[in-house]
Amino acid sequence: MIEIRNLHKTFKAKAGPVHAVRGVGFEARDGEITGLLGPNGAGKTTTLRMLYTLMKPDEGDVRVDGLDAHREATAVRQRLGVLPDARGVYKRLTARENIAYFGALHGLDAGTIAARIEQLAETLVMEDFLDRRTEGFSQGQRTKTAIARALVHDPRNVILDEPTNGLDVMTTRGLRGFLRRLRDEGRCVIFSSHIMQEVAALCDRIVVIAHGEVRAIGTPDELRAATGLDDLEDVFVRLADLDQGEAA
Ligand SMILES: Nc1ncnc2c1ncn2[C@@H]1O[C@H](COP(=O)(O)OP(=O)(O)OP(=O)(O)O)[C@@H](O)[C@H]1O
Repeated sequence: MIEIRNLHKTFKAKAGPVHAVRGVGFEARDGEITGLLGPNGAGKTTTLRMLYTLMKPDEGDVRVDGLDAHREATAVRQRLGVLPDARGVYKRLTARENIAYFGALHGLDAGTIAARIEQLAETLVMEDFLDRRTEGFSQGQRTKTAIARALVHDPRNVILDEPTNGLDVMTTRGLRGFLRRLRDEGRCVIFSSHIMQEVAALCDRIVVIAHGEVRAIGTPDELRAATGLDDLEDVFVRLADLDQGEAA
């Protein structure tokens, strides 16, 4: 369970301050997939970075399973599996070694790590490239490696920044099935996307974010009812104040 309240983050830039996140708050429940949906530059990645303790908010707080993300950062990190926007796999290591290294950092023993890798590699269909160095990996292979690495310690809460970016149709379908399974196991799953159809296909609840603010929270049907629009892309365009051309 992840609760975030009144998060603010402003970056200093030469041209003036950028108010990336302005009072974002929502709750992501266990046993649900929560989608953070917003156009480019809306503040999704910045929100997620604060959520997984990489960045300190200027204001507001984050609680993970009731623990304060700032004061109890180590305990919170143990409860989180994170796919960051920069996948950052080590290119001199094989996929297996990348995953095992994170398992060791989490304090798992060798037997547990080996068993988890077998399980994750099967679920994510990684057997063909598991023992290759990641240098030269396709985007999908790198993403799968980073997802497996994020999940090696069997976290209760899973945060994925644009997980399907650059993945082909079959890999995306596989990943959706995988995220549903995590949800059905009672985990809290949050992922971000700028594609309404993507979020609608998978999420129990959608948090629409634009210009650093939450514009609406609800199921796809609730968002349709709130806007009086049928087409989900139109719903997104309306809620995020987009011109038609920016929606894709
Ligand atoms: N380190 C930083 N320094 C300055 N500005 C930043 C920094 N990180 C983010 N921003 C700005 O904050 C705003 C929100 O960025 P963020 O990456 O959170 O958006 P996003 O919703 O994830 O977008 P996208 O879908 O394009 O990835 C943008 O205007 C971005 O340029």
